Amino acid sequence: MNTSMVKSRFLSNPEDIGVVAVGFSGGQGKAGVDAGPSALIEAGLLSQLQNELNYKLHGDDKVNAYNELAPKEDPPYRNMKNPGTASAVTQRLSEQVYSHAKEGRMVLTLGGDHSIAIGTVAGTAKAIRERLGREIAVIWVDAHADINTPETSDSGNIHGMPVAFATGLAKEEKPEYFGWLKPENLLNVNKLVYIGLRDVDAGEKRILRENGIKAFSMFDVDRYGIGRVVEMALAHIGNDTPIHLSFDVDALDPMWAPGTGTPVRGGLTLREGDFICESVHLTGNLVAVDLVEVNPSLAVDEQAEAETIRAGCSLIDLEMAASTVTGDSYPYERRIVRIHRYHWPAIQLNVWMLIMLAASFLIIGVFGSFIGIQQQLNLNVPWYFAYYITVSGLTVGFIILLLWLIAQRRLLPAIVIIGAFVLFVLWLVGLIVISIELWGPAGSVSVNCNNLVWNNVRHGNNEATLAWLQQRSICQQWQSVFAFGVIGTIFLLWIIVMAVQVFYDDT
Ligand SMILES: NC(=[NH2+])NCCC[C@H](N)C(=O)O
Repeated sequence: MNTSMVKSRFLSNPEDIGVVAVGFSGGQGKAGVDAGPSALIEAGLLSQLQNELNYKLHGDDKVNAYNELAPKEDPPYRNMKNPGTASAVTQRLSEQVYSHAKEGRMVLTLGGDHSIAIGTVAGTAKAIRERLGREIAVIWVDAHADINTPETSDSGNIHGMPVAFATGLAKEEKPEYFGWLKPENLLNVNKLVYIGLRDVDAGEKRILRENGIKAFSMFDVDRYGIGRVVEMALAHIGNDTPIHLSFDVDALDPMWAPGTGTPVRGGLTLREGDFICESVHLTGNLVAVDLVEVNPSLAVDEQAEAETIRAGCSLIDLEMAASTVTGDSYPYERRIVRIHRYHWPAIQLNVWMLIMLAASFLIIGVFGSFIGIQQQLNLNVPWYFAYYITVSGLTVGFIILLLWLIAQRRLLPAIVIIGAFVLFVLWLVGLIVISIELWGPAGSVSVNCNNLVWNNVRHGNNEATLAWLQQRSICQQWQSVFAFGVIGTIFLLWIIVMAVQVFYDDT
């Protein structure tokens, strides 16, 4: 039993971690990031997981160099540097990650530059789709958005492009240049959220905006505090989604992690980075973690190098077991459920509202005029005229309420089900009453109509014909009230069914 007190929702073997160590640096120009995994392992990262946190580790204990995968010649393609090597390595990596994730264990990938996330996300996405029939979400913690397409990238470095390939925003047919990515490998852009951004290229900003991608920059961390930012990020993803966390160590301020290829000042404190990892761990939804861009050789001295490695180890430890002493599971859950989004079929909902409005107003109009006629004839007004007018008025009020809720983005199926059920009962009573009036022994409007109108047709320019025409119109109005009474009752049943479907649909 590992020491984490959090119950995992999506791992069938939560005691197990599949480890993949990726000594790859071809996604960018600086040597040394391929030595990241061995530095982390030598610092005791894996033995800590095994001995202190009691996880069972799987996978190779040596670092993969993938040298055998590099093509002899690897000229730039579509502006990408080392495209053939990066494609072959990430493809192989995706298979490794997939084979662990398919077993229902957590996958921990140590990089390597961030281009390797093309492989890790592809592997997790495919395995979770197959194993659970779900889409994964990715929390990308990074100073950079890494969402350049080959065409928008200034540097041509693939470590600035992994998100574009992982989401399918960058496409390529050729299998030797990432064409091996299939729909089952891809991440839905709606399930992507960034934390820590502070160095985003102009082309990337456009891509983020055009695709409505959720991003929390350092500005947001300052404005809201890390607690609220993580809360909002998790709420965006939703509580029922497996999470893949891709952590670029350059998200941390260079003060804490100087040993990285593209440091940007003004980053997360180590404590804020740790907090992200702990919070994600406490959701119980974590299925995979990448830790990338640890480049020991770029630290100015040994102390800076040790600092970076220690930061990396701290992040992973807290990812696998949060430091909370009480073991309280994540307190955000309740809020996340409240923010759950329902997907109503827009056309059906609009048709429903239009027809219900038509039915209600028709009944109000007809019975309103019947009341006028009764009064004119000095006859007393039967109660059910007023009853049906009231019920129709309530229905119009209900539809106005729905429109208001839609504008507020708060149209909850429960409200619709309860309201529609009450109205359904009222409409059904009205329908039964007018059916009795139409055909019942006491009222029998239909007998009168047959005798006075349908079997007694009058012609000619005289008062009797005028009276007959008036009679006929009353009979026709009765018929239309009955028809719309039936339609209204059936439509109320329909919207209850629709609301139940919306409630259970969680795509
Ligand atoms: N994973 C990283 N460190 N990425 C840095 C990317 C920098 C820059 N946006 C580029 O496209 O080249």
